[in-house]
Order: sequence, then C-alpha cells, then structure tokens
Amino acid sequence: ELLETVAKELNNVNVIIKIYMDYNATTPLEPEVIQAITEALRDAWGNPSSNYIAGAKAKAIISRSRENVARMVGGKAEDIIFTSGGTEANNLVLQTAVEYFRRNQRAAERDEGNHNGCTGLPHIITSNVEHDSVKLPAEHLQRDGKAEVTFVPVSKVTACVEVEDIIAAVRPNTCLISVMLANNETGVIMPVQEICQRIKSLNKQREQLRILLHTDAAQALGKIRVDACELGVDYLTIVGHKFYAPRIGALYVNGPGARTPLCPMLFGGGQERNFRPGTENTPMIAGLGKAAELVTSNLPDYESHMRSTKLYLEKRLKAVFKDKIHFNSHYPSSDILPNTCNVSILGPTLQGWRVLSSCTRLLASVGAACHSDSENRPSHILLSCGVPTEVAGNALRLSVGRGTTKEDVDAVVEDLRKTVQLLEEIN
Ligand SMILES: O=C(O)CC[SeH]
Repeated sequence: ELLETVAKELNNVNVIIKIYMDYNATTPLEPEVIQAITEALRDAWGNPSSNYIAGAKAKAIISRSRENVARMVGGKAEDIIFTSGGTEANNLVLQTAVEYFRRNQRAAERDEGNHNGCTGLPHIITSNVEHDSVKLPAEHLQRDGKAEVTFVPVSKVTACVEVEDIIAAVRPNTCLISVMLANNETGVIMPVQEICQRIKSLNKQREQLRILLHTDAAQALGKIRVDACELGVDYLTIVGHKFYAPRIGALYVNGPGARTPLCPMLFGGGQERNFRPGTENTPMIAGLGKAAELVTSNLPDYESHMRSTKLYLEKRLKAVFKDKIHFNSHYPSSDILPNTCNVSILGPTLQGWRVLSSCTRLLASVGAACHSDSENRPSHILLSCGVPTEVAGNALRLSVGRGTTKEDVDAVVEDLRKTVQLLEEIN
C-alpha cells in the first residue's frame, strides 16, 4: 500500500533534470579516474618514502602517474612536479622568477664586471585576461614593491594578446613572461608558441638575464593538443579538475633546477626533489595520472565531439534567437577552444545572472567561477576583449563536455527560449 502511495506521488512530481554546461569551471571525474583513486586509497595508503611494501606501492603509483602526466604534455617524467592545483603552480612560477632575478642580482653585485641587467626590480610581463591565480600574485608582487609588472592588454579585435605588444614590453630587467594558453571565458587560444620563439631569439642576443617563459594551460588540456616542448615554454601549469581529474595539479618545468630554475615556496621532508615538499597525496596523484592517460589516448575524439556539440549549440542559438544573440567568443583570425561558447542574448532585462537564475534546467555561469561574487558586474575579461558593457552584462558562458549530447543542447536552448520569453513578458 505504501509503495502504491509513493508511486502515485511520484507520478505527480515533475522531475526536472538539470543540464550541466559549465565544464570550464570544473569537470566531473571519469569512472576510471574514480577507480584509480579508490584503489590507491585502499591499497596504497603507505608513505611513499617508506621502504616497505605499502610505501613501495604508493611510490610506484606516483611514478606511473608522473610518466602519464608528462606524456600528456610532451615532457619527461622528471619535468613534472605535483602541486595542490593550478593556483599553487602559477604562484610557484611567479615566486621562482622573482627569486631567480634576486639570485642573479646578488651574483652581479659580487662580480662587478657582470652586467646581467639584474638591477632594480624584476619585471614580469603578462596579459590583462589571465586567471586570478596569475593576475593576483602579480598584482601582489607589484603592490609590495617586489616586482614591476606589465599587464599587456589583449587586442579588442582578436581578443588575443599580440606578440608584438609582448615584445615591445620587454625591458633589461624582464625575467618572466606568463601568458595563458587559452582563456577560460572566451576560449580564445593565445599565440604562446610564437611568443616563445621570439623571446628565445631575443634571449640569445641579450647579455641580460634569460627571460623565463610560462603558460597556464589549465583550460587547454583535455580540449586541444598541448606539447610543452613544441610550445617552447619553460613552465606549463596543469590543472586536474579541468580534464576530469580530481582537484590536484602539477607544474611542467623543463629540467627543474638544471635548465630551468625552480625555487620552492615550501620547505620540509624532501618530497618532489625538495621543489614541493609534503607527503604526497597518492590517491589524487593516481587520479591525475589516470585522467592524463585518458587524455593522451582519447584527445582527438574528445576534441571532435566537443567541437561538433559546440557548433550545434551555436547553430541552435542562432536559429532561435536570430539577431538577439551576440557571440562573445567569435573573433576574426583567433582560434577558440572546441568546447567554449560565450554568448549574450540582447535585451535590457536579460542580464546573464538573471537569465541563469531563471532557467529551470541549464547550469552554467556568466564567467569565471572564481568571479561568481562579482555582484553581477560585467566580466572584466569580456570588457578587455572589446565586448560592449551592455552586451558583456548579458553574457552566458556555455562550456560543453565529453558527454554533452545534442539532446542536451536542444533542451538548454528550449530552456533559454522559455526563460527569455518569461523575463521579457514580466518586465
Ligand atoms: O570558471 C573558471 O573559468 C575558472 C574556475 Se578555477
């Protein structure tokens, strides 16, 4: 009798199935990744530094994961340093650059004949559309008088940082250039390889300090092919929770402590060759390694599926909203991530936050998740890319994933259509 009652009640309940389209914010874990984590939790709980079987199991998992992460970015296992995530990796690069400058400055002071340009403060060049984990540490160093920073504005035509503008910003005391590989809101892919080629040529001519090269590849990994050696970077940031791995990260360093400086921010038990000490988080490292293995094996399929799904989404949005739609991720001559669609539905009552909070099925964001407390102000990223204020205020960042289907797209577009109709009727 109880079951019959429940069944009747369920028949009267409209179950609303949400549709996630915020994969640039974070991704769920692949089943194989969860399995790798679970097995490590169960079987490899030992301290990897311990010389008995429980420790050896953990050490073996870490070693295998390091190899898989290295393979995903075209590097060698010894080039991979595990970190807590992308924020730590990015901060480690900026701190290293400042310390690298200081060490050379002290050397030059000791050796009067050495004119390596290390006078005054270290100079860092970055773009004005970086993730906060590059932007804010750079601003902090600048505010604390520990570095000079040039935030090179992206072109308001291409939303890309222009190579010539980066080159023009170089000074004798420039020690680091950090430009993200792909932007998290527009999806625009930056000309990192060309920047690295030009700076490497410049480094050969400079008597001054070598300029170090970093890219935050958080949004690119798992979506497009990323090869650190082909890019020519000294450092490349790896963020697990953007490619179906757990909340852990890594930093690729081209020959850490040898070809490329790496100065630890933490000091402790010697793990990660003293570059990043602390007893290793074996289960999360296991998950990162498995996710990296899946990317290496399946990237063409992932990329192709996301691209076709995103293109279908854009086609459906155009068909339904016609001239009410503005694509904030369409720029002439710029390559865009295959999964990112940043759009604004034009209208005085259609602010992005209002539309998303009124949708019944769509789960997405108006911009970076870490800006979600921006009190509904238009994204500074979009404004920097030349998107007009009233258009940026209506932005919806839609980012599809490996499992997003055309049926999901149809449902989301219908949800948006109904929501826009409702908001325009009531206002
Ligand atoms: O949502 C984003 O774009 C970044 C979150 Se870490």
